[in-house]
Amino acid sequence: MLKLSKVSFSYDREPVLQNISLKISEGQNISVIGESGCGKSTLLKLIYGLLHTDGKITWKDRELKGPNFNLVPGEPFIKYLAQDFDLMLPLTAAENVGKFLSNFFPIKKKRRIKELLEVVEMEDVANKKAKFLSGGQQQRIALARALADEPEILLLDEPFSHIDHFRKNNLRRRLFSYLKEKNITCIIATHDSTDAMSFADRTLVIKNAGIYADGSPEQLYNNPPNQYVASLFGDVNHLMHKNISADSESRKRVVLYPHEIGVNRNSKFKASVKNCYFKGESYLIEANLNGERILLEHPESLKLGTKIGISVSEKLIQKRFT
Ligand SMILES: Nc1ncnc2c1ncn2[C@@H]1O[C@H](COP(=O)(O)OP(=O)(O)OP(=O)(O)O)[C@@H](O)[C@H]1O
Repeated sequence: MLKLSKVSFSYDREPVLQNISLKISEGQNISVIGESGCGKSTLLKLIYGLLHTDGKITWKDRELKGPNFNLVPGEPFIKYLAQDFDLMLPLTAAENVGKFLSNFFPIKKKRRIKELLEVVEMEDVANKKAKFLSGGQQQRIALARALADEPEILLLDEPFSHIDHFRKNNLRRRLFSYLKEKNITCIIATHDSTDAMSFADRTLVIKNAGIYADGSPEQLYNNPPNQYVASLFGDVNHLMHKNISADSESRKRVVLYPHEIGVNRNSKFKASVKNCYFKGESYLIEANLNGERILLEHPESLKLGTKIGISVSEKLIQKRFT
């Protein structure tokens, strides 16, 4: 178990994180989300031991003492992949992956490097110097290097930010099944809702220097406590009740995702189409509903100015008041 008790930190006067207490079980995959600058990277740096906190951090009941006690900051059983992936540019991809592996067992080392290059799908550039690799390729090599000396805890800061969409999905599937297989505890700071939803056992939302929400991705997505949390998963509406519900004069607001808003020509709630964006499987329609901006999904393209009737399930509305 990784345990944080009353962990606080400030770079200057304002606290970036304040009184964070949480427990993370071994082998769990945790995603940490929140708007830019909320303190996600700082949290990872505190756990790794790059920054000092007056609070307490323990792993398997052993206290991680931080930089004021360790001559070389960082713990050997934790690997931290920062946003700048810090490769040795004159070395090859394979040499970078094997950088922290012992030379005592060269055949074992070679096998391990090959295995990791396969996990990140980089076998074909094994002998290419890191300086000749693209940003996304360098990021994948840095990921393989972080896994090389099999860590107990892996801290990833935006680990797929430079990787194209096609590779990203494959890589994520491979990486997260590898981590589960090896029971590696992983904490990933991310802006990507797929990381937070598809691969995490648990999602932490950071806001106002604290843990603002904590739950399974399903819980947080289906029952977002407010518009802020919902917006971390993608586009979201925050509509006045009276604009979407018959017999309501209430100005209370309701959080709804675009795909939860239906179009029904018999509805008395009419919106006027302002924009229409192709999304592949559907179109995202931006419309004006009684002065409010509304986003909804529609199977077909709609002409600007078209009047559409809006319908939302009353049961859903009752769940989503904020
Ligand atoms: N070395 C530093 N010195 C001073 N302030 C810093 C330093 N590093 C970060 N900060 C500030 O601390 C706050 C939290 O930064 P942090 O990098 O942890 O946020 P983040 O949530 O990871 O952001 P992003 O999503 O943009 O990577 C920000 O306001 C940032 O400006």
